[in-house]
Amino acid sequence: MGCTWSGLNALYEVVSSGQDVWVNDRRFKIVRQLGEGGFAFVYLVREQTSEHPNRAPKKESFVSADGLYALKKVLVQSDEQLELVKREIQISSSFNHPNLLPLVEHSIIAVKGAQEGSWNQEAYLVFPVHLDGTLLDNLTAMQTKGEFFPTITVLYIFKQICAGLKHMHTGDTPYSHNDLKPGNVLLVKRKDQPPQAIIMDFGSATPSKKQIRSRSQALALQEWAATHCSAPYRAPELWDCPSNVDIDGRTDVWSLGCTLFATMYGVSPFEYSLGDSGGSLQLAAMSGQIKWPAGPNPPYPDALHQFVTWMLQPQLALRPSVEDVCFHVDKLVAKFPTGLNGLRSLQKP
Ligand SMILES: Nc1ncnc2c1ncn2[C@@H]1O[C@H](COP(=O)(O)OP(=O)(O)OP(=O)(O)O)[C@@H](O)[C@H]1O
Repeated sequence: MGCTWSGLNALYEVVSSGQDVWVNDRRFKIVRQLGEGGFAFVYLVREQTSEHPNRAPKKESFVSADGLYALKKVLVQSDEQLELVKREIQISSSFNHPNLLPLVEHSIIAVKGAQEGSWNQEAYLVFPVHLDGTLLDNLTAMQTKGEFFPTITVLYIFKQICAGLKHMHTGDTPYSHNDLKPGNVLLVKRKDQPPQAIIMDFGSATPSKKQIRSRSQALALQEWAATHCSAPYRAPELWDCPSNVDIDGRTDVWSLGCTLFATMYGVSPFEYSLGDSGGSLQLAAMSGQIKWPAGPNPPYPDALHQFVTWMLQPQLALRPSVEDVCFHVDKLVAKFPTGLNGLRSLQKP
């Protein structure tokens, strides 16, 4: 934060025409759009350092070697949206972990609204950019070629997602991500190593612990989950919340189980079970029944299927914590061969 007022108006115009964006005292040139969400646009940008060639980077701040970053522009049209983006900023600024996407810079500015004399706000969030796509992008591309990750690669990717989530769940203030899914995990390809997995999009994250003590609190949580937690990855207690329950980070463990299934088979287990039947995702999730793809290809071991089933325990109280899951994934990683073939990321198992 800290732009001048006249600079801010100019900023809105320039972003719209796809050129330069100031975020505080840093100038970024938009290269192209990378993605789009409910109320956000994400752009690939290059920092223009000519104004501050010798400016020292903020302490501990990420500095891109090639000057490229991802700039997320969030449209803020209500007080609720303002609170949400402030929380996204606060939560993503609080992490320093290789499997969580750090926030590099941010500002929230006022812009002229569509109606005469009206004002809106926009938030600009700058992150390191990773151009190898999300886990979902990679799975989709592989599926079209009939390819699957080898077992050990599935486990290495999953181990990193668990490590990032454990960091969130066990900090001074434990946070839940609440929207963990393959579309919110960036993959960074590395030579002769499994890809690095980085969890992003903390726009739905909240403190993990929630005490629900009445029907109205339960309904409010369900309503919130309906807009913030993607349905195929949403835990049963967020579909049908009891009136007296302590919610914690294990709602994310449900999404972890779905994400492990998807890393093997390309979709969430409940999308897979329903197929084209048009059935209810809520009922499928609440039953906890999983159908496994038949046939020898891809031949994932039963141990991975059992691992998924363990995480997809419909009763929250019986579901493992992320620490339990990390412990188990380490045991599985030790069990499977780690030769070069196993470490290549994009190949048939
Ligand atoms: N740091 C990044 N590097 C590369 N691509 C990114 C980065 N951040 C976001 N993207 C791209 O932009 C898309 C949208 O980003 P993000 O999920 O943060 O926005 P969102 O509005 O919260 O989306 P959604 O409504 O789907 O949750 C991502 O799916 C991804 O393709």
